[in-house]
Amino acid sequence: MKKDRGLLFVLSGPSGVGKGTIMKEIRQQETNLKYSISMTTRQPREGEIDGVHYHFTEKEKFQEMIENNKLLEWAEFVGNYYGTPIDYVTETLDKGDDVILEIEVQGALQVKKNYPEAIFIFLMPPSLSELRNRIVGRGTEPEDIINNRLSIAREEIEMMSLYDYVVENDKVELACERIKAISIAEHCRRDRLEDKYKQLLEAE
Ligand SMILES: Nc1ncnc2c1ncn2[C@@H]1O[C@H](COP(=O)(O)OP(=O)(O)OP(=O)(O)O)[C@@H](O)[C@H]1O
Ligand SMILES: Nc1nc2c(ncn2[C@@H]2O[C@H](COP(=O)(O)O)[C@@H](O)[C@H]2O)c(=O)[nH]1
Repeated sequence: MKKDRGLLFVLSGPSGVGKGTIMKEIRQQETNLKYSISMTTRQPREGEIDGVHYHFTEKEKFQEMIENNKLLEWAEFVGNYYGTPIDYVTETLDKGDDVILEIEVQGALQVKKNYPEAIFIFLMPPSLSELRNRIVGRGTEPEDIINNRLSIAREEIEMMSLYDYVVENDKVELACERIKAISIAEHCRRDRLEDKYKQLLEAE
């Protein structure tokens, strides 16, 4: 039997909340969520691998992708460009697999406009002071960039009500379980088995 089209999940949240950490954990587990690897013009951080964490690219190539409509969404964030290659997403959904995007809020709003059936999840830290501790503790950005990211974080948090779900990242394992539970619940909703059971009852 032909598989239904996969579901598209969008995970956003302020810089430093733990999106990457959660996605790393989920990618190591057996789930039906395929991770869409973004393109970015940002320089790789120590330990980041091209084609695993991001497709690192030059600005010219990124512009070309925009002009050729090869990005599902894109945004400029603190001086760098980030975008979702469209081909991987559509091919994977067409095969019947689910896709998860880990993107910031401007990009999520573009997806909401162009693909409203996507499921939007906003990841929240337990507090703003904990958010600061996490982004400072990561030690990957200088102070001015951290402050810039934290001021954008406040604006992003104000957009939380546009999302279908708000998930707290208090503990990594718990946040992963919540996201996986959302995926299961959304499949139950999409599959709506009432019709199948109605037919079974009528046949008895
Ligand atoms: N539940 C948690 N408890 C404590 N620390 C956490 C938790 N989740 C993530 N962290 C830590 O917070 C820091 C930021 O996490 P991470 O890089 O995953 O955030 P992010 O949301 O992907 O950030 P960005 O959007 O800037 O890429 C990391 O040092 C990570 O180890
Ligand atoms: N709109 C998009 N945002 C993206 C994409 N890939 C990642 N991101 C988000 O950018 C910020 C900064 O990321 P960082 O790796 O430099 O810390 C963060 O919120 C990411 O989620 C994308 O394809 N489109």
